[in-house]
Amino acid sequence: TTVTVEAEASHPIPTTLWGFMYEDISQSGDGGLYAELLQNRAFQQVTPGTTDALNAWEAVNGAQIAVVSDPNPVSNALPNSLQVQIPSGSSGAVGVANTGYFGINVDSSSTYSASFFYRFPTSSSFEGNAVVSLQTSNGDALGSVEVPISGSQTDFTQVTAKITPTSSASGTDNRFVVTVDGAAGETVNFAMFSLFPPTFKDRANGMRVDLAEALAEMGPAFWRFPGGNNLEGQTVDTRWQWNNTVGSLTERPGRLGDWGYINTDGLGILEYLEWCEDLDMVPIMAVWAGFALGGTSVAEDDLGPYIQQAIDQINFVIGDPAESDAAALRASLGRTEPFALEHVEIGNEDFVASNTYTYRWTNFVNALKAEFPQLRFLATTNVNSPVLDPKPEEYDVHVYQTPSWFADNSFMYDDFERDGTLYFEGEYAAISTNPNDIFGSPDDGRLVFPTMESSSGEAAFMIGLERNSDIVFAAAYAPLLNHIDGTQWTPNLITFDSGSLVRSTSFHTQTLFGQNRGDEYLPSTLPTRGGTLYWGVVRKTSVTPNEIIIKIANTAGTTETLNFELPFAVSSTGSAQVLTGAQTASNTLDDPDAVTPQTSSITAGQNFSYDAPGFSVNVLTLTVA
Ligand SMILES: O=S(=O)(O)O[C@H]1C[C@H](O)[C@@H](O)[C@@H]1CO
Repeated sequence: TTVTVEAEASHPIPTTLWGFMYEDISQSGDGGLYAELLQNRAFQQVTPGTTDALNAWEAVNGAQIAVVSDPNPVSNALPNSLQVQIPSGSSGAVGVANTGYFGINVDSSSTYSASFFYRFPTSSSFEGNAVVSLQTSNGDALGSVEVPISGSQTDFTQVTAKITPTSSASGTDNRFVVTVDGAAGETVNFAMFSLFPPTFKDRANGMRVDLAEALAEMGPAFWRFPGGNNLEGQTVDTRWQWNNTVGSLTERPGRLGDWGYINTDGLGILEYLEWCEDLDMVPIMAVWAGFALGGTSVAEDDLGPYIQQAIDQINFVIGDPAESDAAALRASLGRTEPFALEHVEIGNEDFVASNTYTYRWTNFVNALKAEFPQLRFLATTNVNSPVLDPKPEEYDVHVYQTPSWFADNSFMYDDFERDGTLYFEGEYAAISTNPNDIFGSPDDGRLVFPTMESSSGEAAFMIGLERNSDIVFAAAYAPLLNHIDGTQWTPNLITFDSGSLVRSTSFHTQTLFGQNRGDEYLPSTLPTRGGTLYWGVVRKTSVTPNEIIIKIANTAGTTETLNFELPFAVSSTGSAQVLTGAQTASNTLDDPDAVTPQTSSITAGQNFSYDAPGFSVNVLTLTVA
């Protein structure tokens, strides 16, 4: 194959091109990126007296425990507490243990920040210590500290403690334990427990370090949040609401998320916005748009309060504290300056409810555009179907398909009319090898981890997005993260357990593109539509001397030779970053580095040839002479 490259750029590459779609799915937030180690820490959204209410909690040494609706709760947002009754005549350490999110990683090089609220429902003369400890599941102490508690305390009060383990655990089957001397025979109510390891950039209420660092490696330019389905709620009342996710953790009621588990909302709108700045990402923020996944659409006449909530949400992000209460709330939480925000998405995947989106879109966008004329709004129905008023400036397009579909549709956007509309490929991934059952089970072709077949297919599609980045301003693989022990969707970019993570072959593909975006697109001989070999050429003008970056995807199993003819001189040698492996090769938690990008020096020059291995993603970097 001969590839002739043109000298003149056709268009700049948008700085926002490669980034992240995030929602709390498969414990990607609670139990994942959000660093809180305790599951069901505040008994949010559970029914007192039920077994479920005690999820992740166990009695220690004979304590009688139950979640109760507390007559004197820690806050209105957190009405439940954990009542611990120590039977009289007990002896030894008696109390409760939390088993974390499928385990707790304990590292002796870390100091852990523990806290909880307690009160004695009946005043007592008890004056003593609670022992706060980290233990293996069979009770070996890893670290502990004593905190004084008093029976005179009948209103909730918070205690905090730092635990520095004296030894690291061999595994993650560990527990967080709070006990008192059994002889006391007391009853104590507990609320709002918390246990944090050190966090990314040491942010309070922050992110798990290893996951945050891995995400940063991909060089993301944007962060779409809070969903995805998890924006929508199964009912109107359980939708994601920005104002329930800000302020003190005791003021956040949590909600039943849309992936079958309770969200603490400890990772809330302000944490997301600070996270965006920590990774130099711009937010692409969704507002709820009047449709709940159970099938309810809010009637047009009833949209007012939800539109106001969206206005407040946006004002929390960019408003003037002197003009808006929501912006004043932001300032009161320490952030006077507005955050950067340009793109606001109206709903999520409203093609499932396009019959009501016609009025929901119109009402939301007309109101929000009037308030925030500088913002651009993303529609989530199928492109131009139905016709929407006002005509969307931007659409969010999603596709989950087979690896070969992605190669076959690398030219999808070449055929889009250039009418000023911009596109966000907000969710894409090769998730199954079975075209007749894309969303089926692993037995039916669904991928559990990405493979070199799926990742090279995605790379072929991404090469098309790059070529069409005059109208495609952003694109994200989805989903981003899954906890191996609490997964609702596969494959994902990063799979993790309580103590480790794996960078998938698609993670490496995203990194190769995200770290080699370039600044302008150089047209070249077009790949064969529906073929198996794809390439794209960009120029990086932000460095001196400039670089020419050539991305190549080979989605077939055989090596392909490409002969490049450049319009100007380049260095006689270049570098090649090559991700390649067998068709079904995957990185897994058991074998996390089975397939990693390898960098080597290549012979280059104005005319050179390069052999792309079978099932490979290649990035060639040449220096302009
Ligand atoms: O069941 S789906 O609608 O396919 O769910 C998909 C689409 C939705 O936006 C996102 O939340 C989810 C997985 O990333």
